[in-house]
Parts: sequence; C-alpha cells; structure tokens
Amino acid sequence: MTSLSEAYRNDPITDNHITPLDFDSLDKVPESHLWTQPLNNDVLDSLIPVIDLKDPNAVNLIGQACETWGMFQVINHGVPSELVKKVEFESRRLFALPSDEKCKVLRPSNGATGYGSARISPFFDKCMWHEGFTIMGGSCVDDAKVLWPHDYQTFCDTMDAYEKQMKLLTRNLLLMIFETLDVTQEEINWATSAHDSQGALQLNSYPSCPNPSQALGLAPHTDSLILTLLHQGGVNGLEIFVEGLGWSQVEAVEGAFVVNVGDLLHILSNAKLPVICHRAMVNRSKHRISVAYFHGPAVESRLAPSSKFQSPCFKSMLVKDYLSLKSKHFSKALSLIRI
Ligand SMILES: C=C1C[C@]23C[C@@]1(O)CC[C@H]2[C@@]12CCC[C@@](C)(C(=O)O1)[C@H]2[C@@H]3C(=O)O
Ligand SMILES: O=C(O)CCC(=O)C(=O)O
Ligand SMILES: [Fe+2]
Repeated sequence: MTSLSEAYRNDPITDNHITPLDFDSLDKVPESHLWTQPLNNDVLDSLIPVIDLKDPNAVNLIGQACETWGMFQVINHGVPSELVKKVEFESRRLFALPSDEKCKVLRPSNGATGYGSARISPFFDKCMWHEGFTIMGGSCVDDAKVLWPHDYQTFCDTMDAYEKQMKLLTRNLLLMIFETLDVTQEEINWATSAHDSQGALQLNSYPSCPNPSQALGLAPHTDSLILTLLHQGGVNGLEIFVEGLGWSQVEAVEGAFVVNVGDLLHILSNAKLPVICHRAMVNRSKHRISVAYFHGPAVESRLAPSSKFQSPCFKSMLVKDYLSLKSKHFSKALSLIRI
C-alpha cells in the first residue's frame, strides 16, 4: 500500500528554494527574501474561539466553529504540557545546528521528509523566512542518526510520543466534529481509522527578523489533509484571511492547539466546513517555533463529498490524485475539482 511519503515522490519539487540561509547573521532582509507587498497592515484581533474540551457544550461549540471558520483552538485537551515543551526543546536543538549539518538531511526534490523550505515555496517568487523539518512514516530515526550519531534517541522518542498523542487527540476531535456533521459511518471510519490513516509532523522555525514587515514566515495556503493540529509555542505569528475583513491574528494561547479543517475534510463536508487560508508572520526579537501535525486518510482511498449530500459539489477521486493535483496547482486545486 502506498504511504503518504511515497505519494509525494511522484511529484518532485523542481525549484525548491532550498538554499539554506544563515538567518542569524543577517542585519537586513536580503533581496531573495524581501516581499514587496505590504504585509502587516491593520491585523484584526483574534476571531477564532478557544474551546475547553471539558466544557459540556464542547461538541456544539466545535461544530459551530468548524462551520463558521474551519478553525478553533482547544485547551484541556489532555496532551501533557511537559511533552509539548520537550518537542519544542528538541526542535530548537535541531534548528540550532549549523547549516551544513542540517543539509545532511535535506529533503530530496522527490521526497517528503527531512530539512528544507516549505513544499509550497516554488509557487512564490520570494523565499520565506522559514526552515522546516518534516517527519513521516518512521523517517525520524534515519535523519536523527545522521544529525546526532550518538545522541538521536531523545529526539526520536520525543517526536514518537508526540505523534501518538496527536493521533489520539485528532481522532477524538474528528469524532466530535462528526457528531455535528451528517456523514455515514463508513466515511467516519475512513477519516478516523487508526490503521490506515497517515500523518506527518512538521517542525517550523521562524528565526527573528531584522525587518518583519518585509519578510513572510509562511506564505498564504490551506492545509491539504483532513485536520491539522498546531502548537504555536506561545509566540504570535499565525494569521487567517477573512473575506471582507482581511488578515486576523490567531492568538498564541498558552497550552492550546489550533485545529483547522484541511482540504480533504472540506471536500467530505461538500464545502459545508470552510477551509481557511492562513500564513505565518515573523518577529523582530523572538525565534518562533511551531509544530504542526497533519492527519490524513489512506492515500489509495477514494475521496468524495459525503453520500449524504444530494448534490455533490466536488468530483470523486483518489486521495493521492488530489495530493498530486495540489502539488502541481497549489491554491487552484480545489476549484479544479469543483463540479
Ligand atoms: C503532509 C504534509 C502536509 C504539508 C505537506 C506534507 O507533506 C508535509 C508538510 C506540510 C506542509 C507544512 C507547511 C505548509 C504546507 C502547505 C507545506 O508546504 O508543507 C503543508 C503541506 C500541506 O498541507 O499541503
Ligand atoms: O507556524 C504557523 O503558525 C503556521 C504553520 C502552518 O500553517 C503549517 O505548518 O501548515
Ligand atoms: Fe498550514
């Protein structure tokens, strides 16, 4: 059976902007990273609700937030805060390595895992103020052994434990979402299966930047899979685009995860749940780390709006074919499969 990382192998990234920059040595934003359009004009305060999972009304609140925004934050989610701190510590340890060390685990152009720029980089003229490290399907040990031949176990154990927690929380959140979204049991199984599901951990690093109004951490995008859980590390940076209003900050709430609907859940819900366009901004004084967990279904499985909808507004296709379309057409992928 094809795995998520194998699915990405068929769509090599041609120009992947992986020319590592020694961000810390720069006192101005170089031409390669200089975004000319105004980036931080009048950002709105947070609109996204923070939902306490212990609230007896949590299911309804989650349902409402998903329908309105395709995004919410969760607290009292049961993921130990010590584990989250360890993940952040290990991520900082990785990104603090010298460039030539990190480049030993550079994501190959036809690969999905390792160190490098975001997959969406080739769609933009300018580079992002960002470095990433992607882990999926057991890639962690191989890469960590290269980075720390005698001291890789802590990194791997931490990431493995975190991924397990993310899987559990994602499943619980999806089950809550499906309590308010009318889909079949088979479709719930497709989205939540513990055996067939595929996940990826993305460690994001946004070094402090001499002129944050000229640089962009992560360019506007929607996440491709079913659901994303993001730890913002206590430093603001995530923004969402709200039609008619503009960019709005998603406040970094201590101990919370930002949860957002991905393209595949948007399709399953026949566009009833919106998929929100978001970006990451950078900061003058703080080196921001965020950690995203992406949850997806089996890549060989079929994707379509729930059969409960009389008039499906998206074509049916294999998950791997949708991911391939997204790799080639990025933000146009959803409109290309619209009926
Ligand atoms: C499973 C995945 C989702 C992701 C592509 C990836 O293979 C691993 C990295 C993820 C990420 C993180 C930054 C933003 C994003 C759009 C990107 O370029 O790489 C997402 C991808 C996605 O959701 O499509
Ligand atoms: O770092 C952030 O706030 C956003 C990260 C993100 O959007 C992603 O990893 O897909
Ligand atoms: Fe994202």
